[in-house]
Order: sequence, then structure tokens, then C-alpha cells
Amino acid sequence: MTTSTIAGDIQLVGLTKKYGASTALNALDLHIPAGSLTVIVGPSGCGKSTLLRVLSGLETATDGELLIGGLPVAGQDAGDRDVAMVFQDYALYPHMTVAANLSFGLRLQARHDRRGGPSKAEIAQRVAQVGGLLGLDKLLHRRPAELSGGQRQRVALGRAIIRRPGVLLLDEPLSALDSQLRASARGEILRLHREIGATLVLVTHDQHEALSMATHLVVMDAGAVAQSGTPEELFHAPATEFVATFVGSPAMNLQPEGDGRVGWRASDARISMADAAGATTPDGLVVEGTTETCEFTGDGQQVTVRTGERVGERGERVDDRSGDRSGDRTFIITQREGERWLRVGDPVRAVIPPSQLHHFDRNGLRRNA
Ligand SMILES: Nc1ncnc2c1ncn2[C@@H]1O[C@H](COP(=O)(O)OP(=O)(O)OP(=O)(O)O)[C@@H](O)[C@H]1O
Repeated sequence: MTTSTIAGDIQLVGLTKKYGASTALNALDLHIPAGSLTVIVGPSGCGKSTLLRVLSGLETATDGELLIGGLPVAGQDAGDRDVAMVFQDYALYPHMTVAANLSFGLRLQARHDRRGGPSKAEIAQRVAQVGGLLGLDKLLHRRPAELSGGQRQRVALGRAIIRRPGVLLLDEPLSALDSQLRASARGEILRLHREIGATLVLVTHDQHEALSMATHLVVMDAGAVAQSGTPEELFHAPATEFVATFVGSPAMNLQPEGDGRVGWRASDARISMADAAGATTPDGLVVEGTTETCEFTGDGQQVTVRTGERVGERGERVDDRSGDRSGDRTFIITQREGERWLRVGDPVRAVIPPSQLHHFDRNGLRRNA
């Protein structure tokens, strides 16, 4: 374990959180580097929110160790942690103006700590600064009911960052926004991250958000970390089938191979019409089938292909389940604008170069490290 005392560095060792008989976090180990924008993804119920709640101090771990800025948090008051959290429903005080919502925590601090707390002038200056940073300067006198969803979102963010925390926790911060607002809010969070220099830990269900924003991506499964690394590492070298199918959209195609499975991404297949396939078989995995659905995606097509049999790496037909139709399955390919345009019922041959194949053993673990 590192013993760094860098502000914003988070270390979790064997962290367990139980609610009665159910285990929400199961001996979880994770390092969240200072200054990173760490995005946590995973299926519903895998423990993402619980992890944030333990980091924020809202919940106490049942077992294990949590260090923030190199210091164990055990025994520390949640209020003393250098951590702020923005909730999914970002409950603002409806009767207070934006300025009062922003300054609420600081005013509380000033009241409790008359000597060490911030002065009135300092509070006003910080409200102005955060208002400017988040583009709220013209809205400071309004109440939450007079704001758009995106503006409320920014007030909630402002309320968290005005304390200048070393760690900022965001639980699905963009879920309330429509897709256009989401795109601009993503940009704002990235800018904010650059400007405040805090460690940002963000939970999301959105694949695009996760891959595009994260400096560090963490995939959780059943209360533990399935894999963590850069988005590129997890996308190009998933350690397990679970990560392979969870990261990236559409999910990775998987099919039997020996005693394990082989996977490939929809965008890595090169397509030709099956009947036009030449005598020479190109290198790589070849799969054949008939297109079942073709969806227009704006910049291309997402196509579902049904296959009854597999063509081996040397072009031979491989009948997986001798005779019965249970070998029948579908795979997904994506075609970009300008590539061959497919229609329902087209026979298709997909070739996936060996370098784009992901081989997993019978336990779902990656073979080609
Ligand atoms: N207060 C609680 N009491 C009992 N069980 C809980 C409590 N909070 C969470 N759990 C359980 O702990 C597990 C993890 O829940 P958590 O909310 O952390 O999952 P999540 O990954 O955030 O899910 P989602 O993506 O659906 O929000 C779930 O099985 C959940 O039912």
C-alpha cells in the first residue's frame, strides 16, 4: 500500500460494507489517483452508490481500510473529510436564492467556527467566483423553481465545490438532463475538473460518458472491482468476459472457441457479401450469416446478423452443435457511412483480423494478455 499524503489521493483496501446479511461491497481494493477523473460503472446493484457513500462518510465500512489523502478516515467525522458529494436528485433549498444555496455550507461553517470560519466578505467573494466558474453569475438572485434542470445541476455542483474539496463525488450527475444538455454538461465537468484540480469520482450508467470523460475507468461487479485502468485499456484489453461485454456499446460479440470463447467488437469486422467472397480466405476469424435487422445510426448502420454455423479460420465450415439449431446465434456489426450499405436478408461474411480477437478461457479470463 502506498503511504502518500497527496491531497485527493484515495486508497481502499479490503473494503467491505454489509447491510445485515447482504454484502454491498466485498473486500474491495482500489486506488483512485489524486487529480484523476475516475468514472465508476457496473450493473445495477453492484455497489457503486454504496462506494460513494462510504467515501463521503455517509456510511461507515464494515471492514477494511479507507485512506483519503494518505490518512485513514476511521474515527474521523464525515464533516472533517476533504470530500464533497453531489447527489443524483441534487436537492436544493427551494426557499433560498442561488447565492444562498451556494453559500449555505460556508455560512454554517462561519456560525460554528467564529474565529476559523470564513468571513462574510470571503463568502461573498467565493460565491461570485463559483458563480462565474459555472456561468451562474446572472442567476444568483433566483430561486431553484426559476431555473432549468441544467442550471439547477450547476447550482448543486457549485454548492459542492465552493468548499474547495480535495475530492468531489458525483452520483449520476447528468442523469436528469436531456441528451443535448448532457453533452454540454460533460464539457463543463471536464473544464471544472481542470480548473479546480480536485479528484473527481463520478458514477454513471452512460457508456459514452464513461469512455469519453474518464482518465480512470473502474468496472464494478458484485461489490468488487472487476477491472480498473484507462478507458483505452479496458476497451482494448478487457481482463474478463464480463468487462468485455460491459464496456463499449454495442456489447462485444462472443462465440464458443475450444473450451472458452472468442470475442470481437462490432466495429472490428470487415464485411463482404457472402456470395461474393473470393476463394482466398483472408486471415482472421470468418463468420457468416444473414442480416436480420439494419438500424440507421446517423453516421452508419448497426446490423444484426444471424448465423447457423461458423466458418473456421481457414474457411472451413465449423458446425458447433452437430445438426441441431442451437448453434444458431446473432452477432452485431457496425458499418460506417461510405462502407457497404446492408439490407435485411443480405448474406454477409465478416472477417475479424487476429489482432482484434479477444480470447477468453472457460472461466471468462483473458488468454492473450
Ligand atoms: N440501505 C440499504 N440496506 C440494505 N441493502 C442496501 C442498502 N443500500 C444498498 N443496499 C444493497 O446493496 C447493494 C448495492 O447497492 P448500490 O445502491 O450501491 O448499487 P448501485 O450499483 O449503486 O446500483 P444502481 O446502479 O441501481 O444505482 C444492492 O444489492 C442493494 O440492494
